[in-house]
Amino acid sequence: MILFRLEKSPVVILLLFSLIAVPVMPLELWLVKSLVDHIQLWRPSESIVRILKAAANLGALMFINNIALGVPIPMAMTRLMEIGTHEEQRLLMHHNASLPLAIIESPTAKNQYERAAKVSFSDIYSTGIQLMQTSLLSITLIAMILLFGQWIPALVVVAVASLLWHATGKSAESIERTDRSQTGNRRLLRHYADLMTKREAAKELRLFGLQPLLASRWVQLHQQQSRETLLTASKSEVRKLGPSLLMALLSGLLIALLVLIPHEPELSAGGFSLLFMAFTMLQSQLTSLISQGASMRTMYMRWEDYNAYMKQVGIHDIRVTSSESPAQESSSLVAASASVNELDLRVQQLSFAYPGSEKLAVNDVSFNIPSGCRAALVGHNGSGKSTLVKVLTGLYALSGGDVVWQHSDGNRSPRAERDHMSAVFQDFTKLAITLRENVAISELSELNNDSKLSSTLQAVGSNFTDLDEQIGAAFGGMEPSGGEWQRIVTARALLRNAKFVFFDEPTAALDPAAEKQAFELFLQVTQGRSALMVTHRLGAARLADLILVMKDGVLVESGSHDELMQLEGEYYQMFELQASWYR
Ligand SMILES: Nc1ncnc2c1ncn2[C@@H]1O[C@H](COP(=O)(O)OP(=O)(O)OP(=O)(O)O)[C@@H](O)[C@H]1O
Repeated sequence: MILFRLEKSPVVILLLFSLIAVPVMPLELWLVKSLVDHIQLWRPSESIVRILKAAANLGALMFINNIALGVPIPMAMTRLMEIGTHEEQRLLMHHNASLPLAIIESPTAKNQYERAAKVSFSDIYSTGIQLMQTSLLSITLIAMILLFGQWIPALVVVAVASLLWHATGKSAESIERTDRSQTGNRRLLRHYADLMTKREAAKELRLFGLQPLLASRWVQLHQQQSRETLLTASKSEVRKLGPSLLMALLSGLLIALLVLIPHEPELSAGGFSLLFMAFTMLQSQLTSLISQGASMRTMYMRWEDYNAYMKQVGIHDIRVTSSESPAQESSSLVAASASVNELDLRVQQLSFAYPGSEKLAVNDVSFNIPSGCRAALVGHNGSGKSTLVKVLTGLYALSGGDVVWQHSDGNRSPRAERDHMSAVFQDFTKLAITLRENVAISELSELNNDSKLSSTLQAVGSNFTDLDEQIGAAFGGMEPSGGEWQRIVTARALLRNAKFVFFDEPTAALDPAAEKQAFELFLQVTQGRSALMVTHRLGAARLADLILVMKDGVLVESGSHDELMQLEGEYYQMFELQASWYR
């Protein structure tokens, strides 16, 4: 029990006070009966003390019900809602962080996340408690009614309530099924709304006058959703109509039934009041029971979706395929003259396909990057370069083959430990925090090491000096340009003293002079480390020790610039094409 594990008292208080509240209502009925009987039998010559006593008892019970029980229950529910919401979000975020990137990116997982986020632990618990309380109360009321021999009306009420329970439950399920089927479109609606309201899309939206088009799509989709919801809701209401009408009719009929059915012995006025109130309360309790049951069915469907999402295999549970275990390692793989800090990357027949796609984005790729080698990864758009980097950094689980990180001490692992690598991604994260934090997030132990932070920023050519400057115009800070951002994130990657550095097109937003400088810097700052740099600028790639050429997910060529030029293959053609721009 998740909530109980988090905080016991509100869970116990809600259960305890809800149970205590069960006998209060029947007791109240009994006291009303006794009060009415006393009033009926009272003669002006008698003292009214007995009537006053009965009234006082009733008043005391009402006080207990409203104050003593009325306060702790809502307080406990409020607390449960707070801790429940916090825990739901924490668990979802934690699980999301452990999922392979390829799963998070898939639309199915996005829909599942959306559904999972609808679950409410506190609602499930409090509705369960209410359901239990209402059931117990209804049973007690039925028992009281049976005590007066009124089994026929009791049977009628229960039978009609069962019909309504069934119809309402089915309606709740079909409404929730519609909601579930609309999840993807709801995300799309939000996407349209984001495009129309967020800064990122504002430039093109205004320039190309896209607002009316998006607005009309949003309206159409919204209307379609509303129509579907309305249709399901009306079908549900029609389904409930018969039992609901019967239930409503019963209210009137009950009085007639109570009067008409012969009573043995004769009913007192108090007895009649008790029976009448018991029936009215039973009806209202059964109505609550029905709606609580329907809510419970809705919650159960959300709970199923939540579990389906949480059961997805996290990245730490994925077995990375490995053709050889460390024990079987061939001694030839151990670098003979490797120093303790060295780390070789060996990629063997690596394949990767995005979930739901038959096509391999990376297809049977093999290469080695020995320790200290700075390699460039080149190829046309969509050839699989970024995907390969994401697989090598462990963000995507590979579909086939092997990635082996070979340490100089002979240890091999199918995944480099986080500390061993660093990366600058194409779509790096711009954080609205201080410059200092933006750089130091890769190595938090250096957060207050001003000289190291400043020298790293300087090393990548950044002109920013105020480490405590807030970044991000949206929060009142300064807004670095594209190239300035790239320097910040390059500094971020280099601050970590990693043995292997990945650069996925980090110079794309730099001007030509800055790009040359950045690449020279890249070679300089990665000295003694291994690196893989994705680039479209072949003038930069030629400076690398090794060039890997990708085409349609396949590694088609590899070697030094001179070797590849001599081959006169893919690289040669790309290089000649780029060189012709400058001739
Ligand atoms: N999240 C994704 N889901 C499905 N397919 C994807 C995804 N990301 C990329 N792809 C596909 O995988 C293939 C390789 O894409 P990738 O981004 O790795 O190419 P790239 O060589 O880095 O391209 P570019 O030079 O344009 O950055 C492309 O066909 C692309 O459409």
